[in-house]
Formats: sequence, structure tokens, C-alpha cells
Amino acid sequence: MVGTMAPKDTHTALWPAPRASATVDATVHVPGSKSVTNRALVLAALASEPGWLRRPLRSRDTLLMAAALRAMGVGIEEGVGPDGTGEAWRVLPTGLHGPATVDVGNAGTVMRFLPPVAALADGPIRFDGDPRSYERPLHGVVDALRVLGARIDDDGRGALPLTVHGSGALDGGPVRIDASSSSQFVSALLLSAPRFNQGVEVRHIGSTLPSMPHIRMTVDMLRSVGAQVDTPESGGEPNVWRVTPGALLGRDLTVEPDLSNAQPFLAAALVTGGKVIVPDWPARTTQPGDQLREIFTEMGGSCELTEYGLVFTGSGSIHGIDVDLGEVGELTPGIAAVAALADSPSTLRGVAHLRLHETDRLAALTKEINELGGDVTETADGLHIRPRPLHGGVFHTYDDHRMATAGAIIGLAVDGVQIENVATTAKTLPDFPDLWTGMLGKN
Ligand SMILES: O=C(O)C1=C[C@@H](OP(=O)(O)O)[C@@H](O)[C@H](O)C1
Ligand SMILES: C=C(OP(=O)(O)O)C(=O)O
Repeated sequence: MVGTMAPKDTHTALWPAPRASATVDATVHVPGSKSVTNRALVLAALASEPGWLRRPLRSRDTLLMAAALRAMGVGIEEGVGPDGTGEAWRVLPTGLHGPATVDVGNAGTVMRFLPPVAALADGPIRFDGDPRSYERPLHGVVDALRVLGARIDDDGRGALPLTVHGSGALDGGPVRIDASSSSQFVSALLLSAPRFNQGVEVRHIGSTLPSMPHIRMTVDMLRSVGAQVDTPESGGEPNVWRVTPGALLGRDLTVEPDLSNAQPFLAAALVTGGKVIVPDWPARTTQPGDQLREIFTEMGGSCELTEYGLVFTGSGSIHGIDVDLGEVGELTPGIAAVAALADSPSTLRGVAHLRLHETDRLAALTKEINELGGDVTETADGLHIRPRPLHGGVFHTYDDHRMATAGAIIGLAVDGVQIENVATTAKTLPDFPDLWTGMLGKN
């Protein structure tokens, strides 16, 4: 296996989650969005001219994406931007070639967005990854690609590991998929579709479709590089997306801060009754993390979006919430952590698909919060959380970055919480421990 594996000995290491000794008052510069960085890399690799990616996220998931595209022949030069300010990557779309091997790690974006890219390469592309990647749903992408003309060898489950036998081009056309287990099936097919001979028409036929903001992000970013996309929201049929074939432009794109990774820092303001400022919070964005402004306000905070960024202030009280998180599933672990410290119960709904994320997040949150003395029960599609006084203990993280940050939130208010393998935050936020202690004035 190639790529950026987390070192083994960090898996059992325990990190004493710092207890907040005072109200937090900090400005936290949150690194770039994983979801934007990995979409931008794919689109730049498929473009007909070079492009720039400024302030890209440098984390396990994005480095795996860059390594995979490089393995297929794309040039990605890491350096500073054209005006000398900040990190910027130059992407040179110099072809898509096999044979190559791709390590997806446990990155949903890599395992789902790249098989359609591989179908356009001129040789076999082998996909492998962490053990968990074998269990995460991929059938929506694999089955659809076969309908669209690709040859794929897998073990019969439509899951990893597998080989896409790229032939240099893909027919494309209409396809029906059930994306109820991951919005990334839809995003994956749309992102590469301008390069399919007939483009694509994706029709979602499942009962529910999670993470709509992430599909909007895909559509927005496609349009920003010149693709023509018809969506349900632009007057098309419900649950149908169409992409017209055509060349993609090389762009100069600045990546927004990752608003889902801003969550633990905003939560710190909420939990301690303090204030956290996140510079460069975008005024308009498709990122699901933007919904934290509303969710955390309902849970007791208040926020002001200024030209400088988001100013989020806790009131000293934390309220429970009854909320459907289907659109913003990746925010669930952080919301559950805050809810466990609230003054009233919470019900988090619409997130059954989290059982197939980095880990089974509903089971993991239930077990870990309850082992600290909490009272959480799983429902068919979410969690009931009844706050109780918590005590210290080991918070296991199951190689899930958002479990680690959820544990750190609880540790702010509870003595003796120890986070197992905090290094797993490197999936999307390698700087987490430093940013966290910096926020608390403990560096
Ligand atoms: O497209 C994306 O960038 C993402 C989509 C969502 O996936 P699911 O729809 O599988 O939940 C989200 O949870 C994940 O963190 C990132
Ligand atoms: C679900 C997540 O990631 P992935 O892109 O691997 O699906 C996440 O970051 O919460």
C-alpha cells in the first residue's frame, strides 16, 4: 500500500484533553476545507489548462488525493502562490495514465471521486485503502460506472479493493443510483462527467439523500470551471442532475476555511461561555458547517458575521436541541458532544448513514459518552442524549477524526478525559492539538 498511513504507535497513545480553566477568548485560523480542496484537485486534474489552488488543506485526505492524481500522471507542484503569499499548488493536467495504484486511506472523497477519473485513464488503476475503506459503501459509484461503460474488477461486493480498467474515455449517459448511503456517489459522477463522451444524467432513486450542501458544492464548483449542470434547484426534475460534456477551465481558486473543522472551536466558546473568532468565514458558502451559526445559536450561543470573519460567543448556558442533521451529518459528533453537556435533552435525527462513516459514529458516540457517565441511546436514525454529570476516562476514537474532536469538547468541561489516538485528526486537521491548546492559551 502506498501513501500517508498514520504511524501505528499513535493508535493507542492517550492525549489528556485539556480542561478549560477559564472562558475561552481566542482567534483561531482554521485551515482549508477538505471537501473544497479535494473537489478542486479533481476538477483541476480534468481541466484543459493549468490551474492554481491557494490555501489548500494539507491533511491526510488531501495528500492522498494529490498522491493519487500524481500516480495517474497529473502534475501537482506545491509552493507559494503567484503573488508570493501563502501556500499554493499548481496543478498541471498532463494526462491520466495507468497502470497506477491509489491508496484511498479512509477518505470518502478519494474512494468515491477517483474511480470515475480512473475510467478516463489509459490503463488499469488499482484502488486499495485502510481496512475500514473496504466496508464503506461504494456500490453506487461502481455500478453506475459499469452502466456508463467502464470495466471494473472487484470481489463482487462493489466495494474496495478494486481495479478500474481505464480505456482513455467513457461513454457516459443516463444512470440511476441509490445514493441514500452517501451523497458522494452523486458528487463523484458529476465531477468527472464533463469529460464523459455524453456527459451524464444521474437520477437518484433512493428514499433519502443525505448531505445536500455537499452536492451543491459539487455543482457550484463545476459551474465555476465552466461546466454546464442542470439541477433540481435550477428548474430540473427532482433528484436528477445533468452535466453536459465540455472542456473545463483551469482556475485560480482560494480554498475557504473548513467550517466543519471550525466546529470544535466554536463549541469551546459555547461550552466555556467564551468567545472565538474564526477569520475568513465566507459570507456565502455551500459548506454544511455554515449551519453551525444557526445550530449553535439555538444551543445557547450568538454569532456575528463580520467582514473579518465569524465572532461566536457563548452565553454560559448550553441548551439541548431537537434537530434533523441529514444535510449536515458530519457535524453530528461535535453536536452530540455539546449536547452531552447541555441543560436539557437532545434528539439528533436523520443521520442513519453515519453508521457507515469513518466508524459507526452512532454506536461510537453512544458507547464513549456513556462510558464517561452519560445517558445516550441510539435510535433508528440518530441519537437521544440526556445530559448527566460526566466523569473522566478514556475516550476511544476508532480512527475517526471527528470522534477525537468530540472527545476534546467534552474534556473542556470534565476532568480527566483522555483521547485515544488524537493523531487521527490528521485526516482533515493535522494541527488540531496545537490549535486547541493555543486557543486555551496553553502553548
Ligand atoms: O462530498 C463531501 O465532501 C462530503 C460529503 C458527506 O458525505 P456523506 O454524504 O457520505 O455523508 C460528508 O459527510 C463528508 O464528510 C464529505
Ligand atoms: C464523513 C467524513 O469524511 P469522508 O470524506 O471520509 O466521508 C467526515 O469528514 O466527517
